[in-house]
Amino acid sequence: MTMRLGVIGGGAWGTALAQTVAGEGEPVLLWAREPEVVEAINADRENRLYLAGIPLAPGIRATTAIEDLGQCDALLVVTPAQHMRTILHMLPAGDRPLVLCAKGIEAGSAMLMSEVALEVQPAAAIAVLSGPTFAHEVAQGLPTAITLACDDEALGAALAQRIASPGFRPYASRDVIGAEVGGAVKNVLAIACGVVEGAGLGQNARAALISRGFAEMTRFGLARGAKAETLAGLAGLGDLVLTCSSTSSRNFSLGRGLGEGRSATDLLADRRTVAEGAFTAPVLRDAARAADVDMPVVEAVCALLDGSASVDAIVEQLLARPLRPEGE
Ligand SMILES: NC(=O)c1ccc[n+]([C@@H]2O[C@H](COP(=O)([O-])OP(=O)(O)OC[C@H]3O[C@@H](n4cnc5c(N)ncnc54)[C@H](O)[C@@H]3O)[C@@H](O)[C@H]2O)c1
Ligand SMILES: O=P(O)(O)OC[C@H](O)CO
Repeated sequence: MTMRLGVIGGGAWGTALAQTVAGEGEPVLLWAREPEVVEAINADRENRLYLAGIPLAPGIRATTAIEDLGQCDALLVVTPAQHMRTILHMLPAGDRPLVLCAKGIEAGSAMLMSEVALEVQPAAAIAVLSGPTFAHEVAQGLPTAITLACDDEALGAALAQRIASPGFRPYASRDVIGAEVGGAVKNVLAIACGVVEGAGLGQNARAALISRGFAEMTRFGLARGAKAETLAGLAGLGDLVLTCSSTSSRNFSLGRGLGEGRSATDLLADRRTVAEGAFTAPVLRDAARAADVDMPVVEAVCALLDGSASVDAIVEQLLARPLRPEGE
């Protein structure tokens, strides 16, 4: 029997994932917070609030009743990272596998999403889905590849089989931590690349930031127990390249605004969609400092977000750092 999937979170990514796993007619249950999202999906086959203009598959049914997810065999958890703990507390306890799809580190605890999930739902098997995936492209069936990390190889293979489709290709990994670190850190680096664009610093600077940012991601990931090959794969470098080069990225767009001289407070006010990097940046900086991991680009993003330094001062500081071998 086909694995029945539920999706928690009716934002752009939850809706796009529901669309891809619904395929040609599989039933998928999508839980959303907003009654207007649920109503629009069920009545008009469209999520006008978060994924407007994309007709949704008939197999998707939306609900505001989280207990309805009890009918599902596995759940894709797609709420923003800072709300993940609260939502997981709302789920009935059980051993249903949870596939974590948010990209971020929890403020306060500095926990990755798998660590939060294990604390709140200790009986559940955990997998992580992460990679270069703009929701609107996935929802339209455009070709996409992604990392699906799960420590339990058999479960990972079953999940990969269930979510794969001709346009959506999961690559199996057992490195849950690596997949999570890649997704969380790239959002902060995408803000930095947006700043480069907004301030007109040029394409050389952007390429340098991607490359040196990747070195930061790798140092931090290795310190947290990630594997280097995961960070060099879809969930790390792959997603870094996507998010650092397109205004379709909310994180890149936020950075572009900062680079144009606008304040983070203004840019984040009244924003309906989530730019995860803004919330992950300070907790990532603190975690890196505590682990004695050098992350100058992440430090710079934090200074721009909290308004403690100007773009000019940041650029000057980064370029004045002592010369060093590239591999360090
Ligand atoms: N959009 C993408 O292309 C994409 C792709 C891959 C991963 N992601 C990740 O997926 C996660 C969800 O992003 P998204 O793009 O679906 O979100 P979104 O920006 O489209 O929508 C915001 C979401 O946040 C939810 N939300 C707002 N306040 C909340 C609260 N107090 N409690 C619980 N939920 C609340 C909303 O209900 C909505 O589901 C993020 O971690 C993001 O990094 C997004
Ligand atoms: O729009 P962003 O910056 O949240 O990026 C979306 C996805 O994470 C890209 O893989």
